[in-house]
Amino acid sequence: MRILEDELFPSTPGKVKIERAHAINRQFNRCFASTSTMFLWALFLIALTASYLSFQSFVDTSSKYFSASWGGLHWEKQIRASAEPRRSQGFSVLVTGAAGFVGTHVSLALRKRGDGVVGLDNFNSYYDPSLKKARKSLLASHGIFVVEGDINDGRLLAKLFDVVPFTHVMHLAAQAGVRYAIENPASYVHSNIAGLVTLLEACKAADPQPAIVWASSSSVYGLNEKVPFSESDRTDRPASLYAATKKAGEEITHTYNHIYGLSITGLRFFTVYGPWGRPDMAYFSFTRNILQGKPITVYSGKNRVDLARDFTYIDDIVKGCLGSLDTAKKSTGSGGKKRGPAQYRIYNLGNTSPVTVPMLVSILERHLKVKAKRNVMEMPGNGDVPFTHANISLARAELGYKPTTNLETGLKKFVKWYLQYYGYSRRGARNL
Ligand SMILES: O=C(O)[C@H]1O[C@H](OP(=O)(O)OP(=O)(O)OC[C@H]2O[C@@H](n3ccc(=O)[nH]c3=O)[C@H](O)[C@@H]2O)[C@H](O)[C@@H](O)[C@H]1O
Repeated sequence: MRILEDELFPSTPGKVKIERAHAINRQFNRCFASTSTMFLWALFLIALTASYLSFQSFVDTSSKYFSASWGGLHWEKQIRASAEPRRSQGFSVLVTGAAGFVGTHVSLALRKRGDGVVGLDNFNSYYDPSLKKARKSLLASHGIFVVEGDINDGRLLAKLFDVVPFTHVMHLAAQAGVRYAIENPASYVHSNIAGLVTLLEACKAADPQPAIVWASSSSVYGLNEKVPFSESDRTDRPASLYAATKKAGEEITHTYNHIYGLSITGLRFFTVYGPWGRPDMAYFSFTRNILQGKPITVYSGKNRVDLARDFTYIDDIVKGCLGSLDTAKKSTGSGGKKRGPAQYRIYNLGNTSPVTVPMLVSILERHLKVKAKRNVMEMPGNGDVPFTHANISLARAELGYKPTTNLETGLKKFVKWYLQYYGYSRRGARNL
C-alpha cells in the first residue's frame, strides 16, 4: 500500500528526482527492449533473406546440374567404354558432328575396324533433327556414344579430354550449306569460326594433344576458273560466306599448327551425297519433291550454261577420311607449347568427274521412275559457283584415295535408302 501511495503522491522533492530517475530508467528499459526487439527482427529478416538467397542459388545450381545433358559418373563410364579401341594400336577418336551425314558414316567405319569413337553433336535444327536422332540410334546400336553438346562449350570439351586421352579428333561439326549463309550469316561464324577456335583451344591444352583431321570445302576455290581445282590454286576469292568461313578455318588451323604444334589435316570435300544424307542438298530435296509431285528449281549459269558439280559418294569420302587419320603424324606440343614442327596438310576429296545438275535430275528420274517437274531459272547471286572439279592426285599419292562410285551408282544406293527410310517401299509415302 505504502509503495503504491508513494508512487502516486511523492512526499519529498528528492523523492521526485528518484522517481523521475526510475521513470527514465523504465522508459529507457522499454526503449531498449523495443530496440533489441527491432534488432532481433532485423537479424531475423537478414537471416531469412540470406537463407532464401542461398536456397535460390542451390536451386539454380542443382537445376543446372540436373538439366545438364553431360557429366556424372555414369556419363564418364559411357564415354570411356565408347572410346575404347577394340584392336591393337587402335585409335580413340572424338568425332564432332557425329550425328551429321559424314560424321555418322565416318564413326561407323572407324568402329567397324575396331577404333574407339566418341561422338559430339549439338543436334541443331538447321534440318530435321529427327534424322539426326535416327543417325544417333544407328550409332548407338554399334556401341557409339554421342554426347549432346556444342563445340563452343569449352568446359565440355575440357571434360571430354579429361576423361579420354583422344589420339585423334575428326572435326566434322559445322554450319553447312552455301546459300543458307544469306539467311543466317551468324550461324556460320558461330560454328565454323568461333566453334573451331574453341575446339582447337581444347586440343592445344589436351595432354596428349590429338592429331586433327577436319572438313574444309571445295567452296574455298570460289571464283577460281582453272580446272581441275588443285590444292595449290588460288583460294582467296570466296563466293559465299560459307566458303569464307571454311577458308578462314584453313588459316586458323594453320596458326594452331604453327604456334602449338597441332598436327592438322584439312579435307576439301566436293558435294558429298549418299544414304543418310542432308535434306538441304539438291539431290535430296529433288528426290523429295519429285516423289511428292512438286516442282523442282534447276538453276542454270550465265547464258543458260548448265551448272556442274564434282558429286562425291559418301563411301569414297569415308575412305579419304580414314586414310587421313591413318597417315596423320602425332602433334608435337604439350602443355600448350610446341616442341617441334608439326604436320600440316590440305587435300581435295572429290570424284574428279563433274556432272551437270540437269543430268543429276535425269538420273534421279530414272531411279525413282517418276518424271520431275523442272523449273529452270538463272542461278541467283547467293553464293553458288558455276562448277567444281577436283584434282585428286595429291590425295591419291599421299592417302591412297581412289574414288570408285560414279553418280549413277551412288544415286541408286541413295534412292534405295530414301525409299526405305521414308517408308515408300512398305506403305506409300510418309507425309514429309
Ligand atoms: O562441296 C562443297 O563444299 C559444298 O557442297 C554442297 O554445296 P553445293 O555444291 O552447292 O550442293 P547442293 O546444295 O546440293 O547444290 C548442288 C547443285 O544443285 C544446284 N541447285 C541447288 C538447289 C536447287 O534448288 N536447285 C539447284 O539447281 C546448285 O546450284 C548446285 O549447282 C554442300 O551443300 C555444302 O555444304 C558444301 O559442302
